[in-house]
Amino acid sequence: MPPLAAAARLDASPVPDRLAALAVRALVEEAELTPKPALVDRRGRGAHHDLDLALMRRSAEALRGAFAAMAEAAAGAPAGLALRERLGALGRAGERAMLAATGGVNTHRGALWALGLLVAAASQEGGAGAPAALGARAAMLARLPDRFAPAAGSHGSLACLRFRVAGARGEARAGFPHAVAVGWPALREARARGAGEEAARLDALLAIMARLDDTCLLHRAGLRGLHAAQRGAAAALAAGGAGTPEGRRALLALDAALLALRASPGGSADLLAAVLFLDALGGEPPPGR
Ligand SMILES: CC(C)(COP(=O)(O)OP(=O)(O)OC[C@H]1O[C@@H](n2cnc3c(N)ncnc32)[C@H](O[C@H]2O[C@H](COP(=O)(O)OP(=O)(O)OP(=O)(O)O)[C@@H](O)[C@H]2O)[C@@H]1O)[C@@H](O)C(=O)NCCC(=O)NCCS
Ligand SMILES: Nc1ncnc2[nH]cnc12
Repeated sequence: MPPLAAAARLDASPVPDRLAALAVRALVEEAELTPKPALVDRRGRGAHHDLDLALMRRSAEALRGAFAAMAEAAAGAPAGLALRERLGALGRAGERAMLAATGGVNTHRGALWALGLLVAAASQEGGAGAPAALGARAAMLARLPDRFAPAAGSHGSLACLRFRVAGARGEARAGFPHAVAVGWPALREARARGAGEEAARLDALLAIMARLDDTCLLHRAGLRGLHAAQRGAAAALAAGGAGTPEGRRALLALDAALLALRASPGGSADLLAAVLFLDALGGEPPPGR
C-alpha cells in the first residue's frame, strides 16, 4: 500500500489498533535503522549470536495484540492498582507471545515494558499527547506495585543490585527521561540542523547511549562496557554526529569497540523505539510522512 494510503487507513482505525500499529512500527524502524553500534540492524546481528533482523521483525509483530489489549484496558480506566495489575498480566502474556514467536529468545522484553506503559498512557490521553505528558502518565502506572510482578533474578535486576543503577524499572518510574528529555530533543535538534532522518535517529540513539545506565551493557560487559558505550557515543556526537564523515567514523569505531567487548546497548535501543513512538504521536511528522 502507498505510504499516504497506509497513513489514512491508520488514522481511521480504532485507537487501540492505531496505537498498537505505531508501537510495532517503532520497533521495526528501530531494528532496521543502520548502522547502530553492536545492535541488530540491516548489516547483521551486532553483538548478539541469537538475534537477527528477521527475528526482530517477527517479535515486533507478535507484540501487536498485547499493545492493542493494553490500550483497550487503559481507555477510560482510573490509573490505579487494578489497571497496573491488568497491564502487568497483559505484559507477561505479551512476553509469552514474543518468546513463542522467537523460539525462546528475548528480543524485546525491555521494549515491551517501555512501549506497553506508553501505549497505555496514550490511550488514557485519548490516543495522542505530548511526550512529557505521556511519560508522566506512564510513570504513575509504573510506580504502582504489581503483586504479581516477576521475582528478582533477571539479568537487569541483578545488574541494578550489583552496580546500583535504576534500570528499566527506574527509568519508567521517572517518566522515561532518557526518551522524553534526551532522545526526543536530540532527534528534533538533528532534524533542525538539517541531518537526514536516518542520521537524526542515529544521533538520538547516541544521545541516549551517552547518558543511560543500560543494564544490558552492564550485564554483558560490566562498567568497562558501559563506559566504552557512554564515552564512544559522546565522542561520535562531539565529532558532528552520524550525518558527518567524522561522526560516522567515530560511530563505526564505537561499533567495533563494543563488538570486541561483546557489549550491546539493548536498553538504549528500546528507548529509541520509545522516542520514535512518542514522536509519531506528539511530535512533528518527519519529512515525507
Ligand atoms: C521491568 C521489566 C523490564 C523487567 O526488568 P528487569 O530489569 O528485571 O529485567 P530484564 O529481563 O533484564 O529486562 C530489562 C530490559 O530493559 C532494557 N533496559 C536495560 N537498561 C535499561 C534502562 N536503563 N532503561 C530502560 N530499559 C533498559 C533491556 O532490554 C534490552 O535488553 C534485552 C536483552 O537482555 P537479556 O535478556 O539480558 O539478553 P542478553 O544480554 O542478550 O543475554 P544473554 O545473551 O547473555 O543471555 C532485550 O530485550 C532488549 O530489549 C533490559 O534487558 C519488565 O520485563 C517487567 O517487569 N515485566 C512484567 C510485565 C509488566 O508489568 N508489564 C507492564 C506493562 S508493559
Ligand atoms: N536492534 C536491537 N539489537 C539488539 N537488541 C535489541 N533490543 C532492542 N532492539 C535491539
